[in-house]
Amino acid sequence: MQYEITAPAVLNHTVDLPSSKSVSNRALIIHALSGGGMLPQNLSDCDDTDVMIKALRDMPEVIDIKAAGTAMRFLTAYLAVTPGRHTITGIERMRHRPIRLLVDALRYLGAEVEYAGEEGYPPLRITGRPLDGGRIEIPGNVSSQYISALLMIGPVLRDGLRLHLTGDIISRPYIDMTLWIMGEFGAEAEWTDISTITVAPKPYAARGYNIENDWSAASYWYEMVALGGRDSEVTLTGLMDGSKQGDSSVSYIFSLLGVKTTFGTTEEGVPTTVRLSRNGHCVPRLEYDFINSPDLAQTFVVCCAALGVPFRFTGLQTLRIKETDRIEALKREMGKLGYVLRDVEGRELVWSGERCEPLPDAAVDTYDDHRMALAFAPLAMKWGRVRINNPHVVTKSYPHFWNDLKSSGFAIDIHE
Ligand SMILES: O=C(O)C1=C[C@@H](OP(=O)(O)O)[C@@H](O)[C@H](O)C1
Ligand SMILES: C=C(OP(=O)(O)O)C(=O)O
Repeated sequence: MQYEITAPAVLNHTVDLPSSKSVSNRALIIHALSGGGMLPQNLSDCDDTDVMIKALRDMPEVIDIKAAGTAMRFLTAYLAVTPGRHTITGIERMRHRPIRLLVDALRYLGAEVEYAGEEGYPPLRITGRPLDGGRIEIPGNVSSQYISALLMIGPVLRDGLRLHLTGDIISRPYIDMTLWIMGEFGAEAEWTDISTITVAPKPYAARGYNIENDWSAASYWYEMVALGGRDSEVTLTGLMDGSKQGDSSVSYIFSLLGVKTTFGTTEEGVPTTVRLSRNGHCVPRLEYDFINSPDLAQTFVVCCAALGVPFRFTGLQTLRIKETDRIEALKREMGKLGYVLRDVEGRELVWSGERCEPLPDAAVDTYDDHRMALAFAPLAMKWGRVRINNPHVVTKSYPHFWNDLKSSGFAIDIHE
């Protein structure tokens, strides 16, 4: 299926963003480890959270987490400390997303985890039991999700956990967000030196928890405002100033590309809305390190090229093991649209301003990656129209994205 998206002349709308899947999936694991009570509020309705809710509610013998990296990694640790035998699996791509470092760490703690297919990759067979915990090492440069997974089981380990991270630390704000949410549920977990996190063996306290909306999803609306006319304005709901989500850095980066962020306040004085408008300034060239916010890379690659802003983006080394190889996907699709990107050893993407002949009537392929559809659709604001193949991929994190576009005045023609 293909969507042909036509943009409105002026964008001026209020958008109710989806809830954060990263926060939702952490709150669900911690809620389960705290012994239940009231479910977290404002859970995301996306696929990645849906699989987590169902797994924790039903605990079937075979748990299929589809394409959700967080669910695969967080549930692996959860199942290792929860009595019962389960196989955890996912879609074909998930069978190629590495998990060895997490499995090694759990085995070191005494967990029973076996590979049901290829060594180093899902599916896994896990027999859960109480574990002692103690001190372990894990490289910090592959996926922060392994670290978050281990941290979240820390409070239920008999001796707690001292986690020593070796090498560079990537996606660090996600680790800090894990520690923050654990703290909200009464855990004592903190950095005790530059590369060590200590978690006390103190049980979680059951409590209600309200989940913030998704700053990564906000990035696509920032992009639309950046690419739209001078009068473009969007209000986004459910976002906090001082958010613990690392992707809230989107507001700073877009200030360099002409978008102003104004936080609004509800009657109760709680800041929950963000108004995006044009600030009239745009840098002539952008250099940025995405090591802390890998999920924003696609947004800025597409947006900068469309604005004619040459860029050098570093810290992209984890993009190859996400929903697709995002480095290759970006190079190929941007090439179809007439932009020649170069990668440097799979860690950087550079656009010097070089153009090539665009394919006539090019349609953007999405590679089973929600962020390909989400990041390329805003191009309609610049060109009037854009075509996206397999548009349903957005359900991984933002199921009502196309409806939100329609409510904002976009037209969507469906081609089978
Ligand atoms: O912990 C999380 O919620 C996430 C961590 C990041 O993954 P890596 O740590 O693998 O970079 C990010 O890309 C992913 O979308 C969500
Ligand atoms: C990488 C992502 O998700 P995950 O790793 O949780 O599948 C993402 O949402 O961009």
